[in-house]
Amino acid sequence: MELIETNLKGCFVIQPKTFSDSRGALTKVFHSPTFKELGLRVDFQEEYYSVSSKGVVRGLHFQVPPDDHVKCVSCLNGSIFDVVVDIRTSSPTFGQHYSTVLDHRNPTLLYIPPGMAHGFLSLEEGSIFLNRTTTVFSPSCDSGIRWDSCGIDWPEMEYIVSEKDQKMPALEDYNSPF
Ligand SMILES: Cc1cn([C@H]2C[C@H](O)[C@@H](COP(=O)(O)OP(=O)(O)O[C@H]3O[C@@H](C)C(=O)[C@@H](O)[C@H]3O)O2)c(=O)[nH]c1=O
Repeated sequence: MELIETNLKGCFVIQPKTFSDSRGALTKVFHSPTFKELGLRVDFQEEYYSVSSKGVVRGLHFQVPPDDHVKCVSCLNGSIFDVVVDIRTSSPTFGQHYSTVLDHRNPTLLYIPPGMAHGFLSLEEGSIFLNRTTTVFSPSCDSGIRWDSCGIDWPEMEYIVSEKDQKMPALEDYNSPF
C-alpha cells in the first residue's frame, strides 16, 4: 500500500496492492498493520456500498461531532468522480477541494478525515461505491452542504440529485462545527 498526500491535510490517496493472474485480480482494501504503520486510523465500525446509475450525484455529506468520522472510500464497479471539501474553519485550505476519479479498473482508495464534506458523481451505469467509517451511521449527526456550492468542476452530464441533497445549505451559508 502506498500513501499519497493531497492538497488537503490529512486526506490521502491510498494505492492498494493488487495481485493479478490469469483468473483476474485480488485487491486488498484494508490491512490493519499497514494502516497503523502509515499512521491511519484502524478503528472502523461500519461498512456499506451503494449502487448508482450514471449521472447520480450523492453528497456533499459528513457527520458532525460527536459522531464525526474518518471515511475510507473506493469504487468497486464502474467509476465515480469523487470530491472532498475541507470544512475545517481553522484550516488554511478551508473551502478548497480535492477531486479524483475512482475507477474499479485502477483500484484506489481515498482516506478522508473528519471535517471534510464528501460526495461523488457516478460516471457509469451501476457504479458501486464502498465506504468504511470509524463511527456508525448517526441520523442526528448526518449533515451536508450543496454539491454545487463549492466551485467544483463537475464533469458535465444530466445530473440526478436526491431531494434531500438539493435542499442542503450552500457552503457560504453553512456554519461549520469543525
Ligand atoms: C449513509 C447511510 C444511509 N442510511 C440510510 C438513510 C437513508 O434512508 C438511505 C439513503 O441515505 P443517503 O441518501 O444519505 O445515502 P447516500 O447519499 O448514499 O449517503 C452517502 O453519500 C456519500 C457521498 C457519503 O459520503 C456517505 O458518507 C453517505 O453520506 O440509507 C443508513 O441507514 N446508513 C448509512 O450509513
